[in-house]
Amino acid sequence: MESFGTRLRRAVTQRGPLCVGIDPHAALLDRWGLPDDVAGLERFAHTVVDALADRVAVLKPQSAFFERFGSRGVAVLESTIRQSRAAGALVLLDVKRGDIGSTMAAYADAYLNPASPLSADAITVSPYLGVGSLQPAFDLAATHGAGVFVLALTSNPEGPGVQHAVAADGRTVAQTIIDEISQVNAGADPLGSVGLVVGATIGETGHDLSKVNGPLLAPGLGAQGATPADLRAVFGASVRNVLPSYSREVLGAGPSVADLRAAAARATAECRAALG
Ligand SMILES: O=C(O)c1cc(=O)[nH]c(=O)n1[C@@H]1O[C@H](COP(=O)(O)O)[C@@H](O)[C@H]1O
Repeated sequence: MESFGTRLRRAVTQRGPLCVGIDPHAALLDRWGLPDDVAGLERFAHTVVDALADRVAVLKPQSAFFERFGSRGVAVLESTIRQSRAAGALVLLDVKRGDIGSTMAAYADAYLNPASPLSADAITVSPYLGVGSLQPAFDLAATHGAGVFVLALTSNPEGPGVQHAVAADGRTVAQTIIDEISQVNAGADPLGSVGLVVGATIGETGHDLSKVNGPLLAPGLGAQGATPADLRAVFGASVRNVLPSYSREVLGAGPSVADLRAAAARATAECRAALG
């Protein structure tokens, strides 16, 4: 079976380096002229899928925006994932899970087991119960050719208070996470299947990403203020493995399918130029 790293590398080569987040904020539903209910949610998510799933490398539905409508919202998330994958996009489900290992195994089963109705190509996870607690997700992902993206240096201003804290051996908390994931991906070719999340907003922090050998998801572009020109300073020589991610900036172009496609094409071109 092909690994997620292999599938992602191919998708980016064929479609360009772009992840578009599907974040149906109430304000966006309103801007699109849609009601803030499950019918509006469904129309919004399926319009994004119709516009982009046949052309961008990765779509990243944010689970919270679907969960807020309860089981019917989760049903829309299921169909959004299914339709996106059917149209050829890889789906990174943004759920930011993290728990003790035995419970993490159940989360992995929910999102990475192809038998689950919420099965995606990859998920986001939080390492703050210890990277080792995520091992059941790494294992199930490897079994099914799926991926896992671990938060390392997040895009929000509150992140550094925890992530830049210095551990007993002198490394920052974030660097210990980066180093542990580098070990998980060691030897993978062309790319490991465990990625890191590193915000495009964080500037030069001195963290060493050179041995990660996995995808580097870069949210924070557009609405949070970062631009593709910031990527080189944040990622240095590791920029080749960066997957830039936009939500509101691209979604704000809707509801016109043509305008969504134009916004995604513009973002892809800008990111491709910035990543060289
Ligand atoms: O894991 C993420 O995707 C993520 C990590 C991070 O550090 N910062 C971050 O903004 N995100 C997510 O990326 C998306 C950013 O949305 P925009 O700011 O609208 O582009 C949201 O869904 C966030 O939850």
